[in-house]
Amino acid sequence: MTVAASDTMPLRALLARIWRDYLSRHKGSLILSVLCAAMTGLLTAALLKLLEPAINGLFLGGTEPISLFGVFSFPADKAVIWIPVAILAVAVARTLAALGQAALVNRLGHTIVGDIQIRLFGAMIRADLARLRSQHSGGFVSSVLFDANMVREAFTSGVVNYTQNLLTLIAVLIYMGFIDWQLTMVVLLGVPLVALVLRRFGRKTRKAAQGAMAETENLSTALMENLDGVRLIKIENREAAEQDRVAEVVARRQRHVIKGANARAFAGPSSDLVAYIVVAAVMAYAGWRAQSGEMTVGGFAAFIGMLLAAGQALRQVTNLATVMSEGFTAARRLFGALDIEAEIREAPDAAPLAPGPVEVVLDQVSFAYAPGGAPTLDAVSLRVAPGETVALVGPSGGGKSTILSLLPRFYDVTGGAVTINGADVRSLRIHDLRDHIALVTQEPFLFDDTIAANIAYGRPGATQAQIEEAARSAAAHDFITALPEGYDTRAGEAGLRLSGGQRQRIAIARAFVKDAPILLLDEATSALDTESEALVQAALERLMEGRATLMIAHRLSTVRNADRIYVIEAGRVVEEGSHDALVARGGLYSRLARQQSLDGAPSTVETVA
Ligand SMILES: Nc1ncnc2c1ncn2[C@@H]1O[C@H](COP(=O)(O)OP(=O)(O)OP(=O)(O)O)[C@@H](O)[C@H]1O
Repeated sequence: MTVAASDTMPLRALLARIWRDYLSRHKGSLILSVLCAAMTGLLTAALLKLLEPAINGLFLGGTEPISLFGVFSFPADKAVIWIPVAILAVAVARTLAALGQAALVNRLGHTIVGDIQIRLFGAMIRADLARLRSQHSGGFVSSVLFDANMVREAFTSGVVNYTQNLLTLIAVLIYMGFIDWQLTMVVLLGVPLVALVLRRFGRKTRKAAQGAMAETENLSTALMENLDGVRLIKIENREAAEQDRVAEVVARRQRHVIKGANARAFAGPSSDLVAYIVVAAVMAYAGWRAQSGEMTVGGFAAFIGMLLAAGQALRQVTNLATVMSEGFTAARRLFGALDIEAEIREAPDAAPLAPGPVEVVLDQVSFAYAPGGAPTLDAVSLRVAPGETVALVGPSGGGKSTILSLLPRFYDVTGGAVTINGADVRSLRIHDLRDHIALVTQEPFLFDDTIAANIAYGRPGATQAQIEEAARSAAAHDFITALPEGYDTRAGEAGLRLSGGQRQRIAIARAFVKDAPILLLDEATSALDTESEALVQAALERLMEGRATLMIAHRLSTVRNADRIYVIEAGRVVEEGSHDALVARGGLYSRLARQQSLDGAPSTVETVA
């Protein structure tokens, strides 16, 4: 399996990718919201800058004309009118910019979360079966629900607020420089201190975020596992034990979350401390300078006002740095999940597979689940012609289900080839290949949707008449029409509970609607009682007509009519032939048949598995 390098992706590459994959498509909104943020930042500073002419003009009674921002001036006796008007105008403009920013960022952020969630789900559903099987679905769920939101926080509101506060900080520093550059130099001495605070909390947050994400994944895994296994938990009286187990995960997650929240919460006050150290230094220096008359009262008041605003902006920037740091961690994790390439891929020059009957051949097929591991299948050869029914029997763990999963390329062979009408399945279009195969398993899966939709699943657009015809052929029509809402009754997880036989017949109806030339039956009747089995068996026999059928069955009664039976043991074909020929041969099959009293002789209790 290809391991993604995203875990160690450098920040610059990470930002470039976030820009390319998500933000660049919303360039317009993003630029507009950054502009709004910049406006808000600049206007915040401008409001404070107004303090200088306000105090000097209103309280110190000067006679010189008063200039606002060097662009607008008025006589000193009009200050009482123009200064409040100017404050109001700047405040209204600032509010509008802030509102625009919030609205744009919210829309942008949630659109991006949606994008990420859809891509993640797409990557998950297309991933190799091997990978999906090796990982609990809880991990995917927590990624889709939580990581995506952390990325949003960082890259939309984070980026925009960061810009706003950083610009406020810069604008305020520039204005301060205009008021008194020497004093501003004193302020800038605080910069290394700030950098230190940012770094320290950034590192802490990153660690806490990584831990919290891993534990969120464990929590969703534990929750899903408990729901899946609820019957076992109840029968074994393990509710309290499971609660304790979940409590442990919750406690572990809490520790990380608290560490992260603390880092975030402590970052603010720490930067406040830095700001007050600077204020103290400024006071000392400004006091000394004011005594020598080099600074006006208005200038000093504006300077201090700006310094406090700078402290506030700094606090925000420090806070946001931790949010960004969480976002980067989440983004690395997300890209890690998105970047794992599927190994089962379509060849660039894949050939189409024309509709119609097909012959399936396994030619000297070998297969191992783990690369380089012990082979599960070893030189298996078999063939199924159109209209033929071929059965796979043999002891548990022999490799029968593995053989079935090689046909639709759930896994690829490690040696030999699976061919359809002479073409290697790896050279065919995957869509066409799977379109040619219907699969009915022991425990059919039903979606939380109507029965009609469940039947039409493999053939979207099937008409109601086709659905009903399929249900009739599957001996399902009568029980479906007897349900309160007939074909519109919901089945599946949160829907109506159907019996095993009923579910099985819906799955068979699904296969009828699909009308594929290859039929794979994986112990399709073994979970049923004798009465349901008879109904399902009859339906299956109708389904098998004219198709190339490969079936696995433990009950040999269901395979006696097969055209050919392959006995699979320890990954090899050990016997091959018709039921009668194999019974006569006196090998493994005949022993299995004897156990199940199918050879006419009295039953024995021999174990073969
Ligand atoms: N996803 C998997 N990853 C690793 N090993 C697997 C996987 N699935 C099956 N195996 C192993 O491959 C071997 C063959 O399993 P398979 O399910 O094909 O046997 P089977 O003949 O169908 O068994 P049964 O009759 O019990 O269903 C077993 O040893 C099993 O442990």
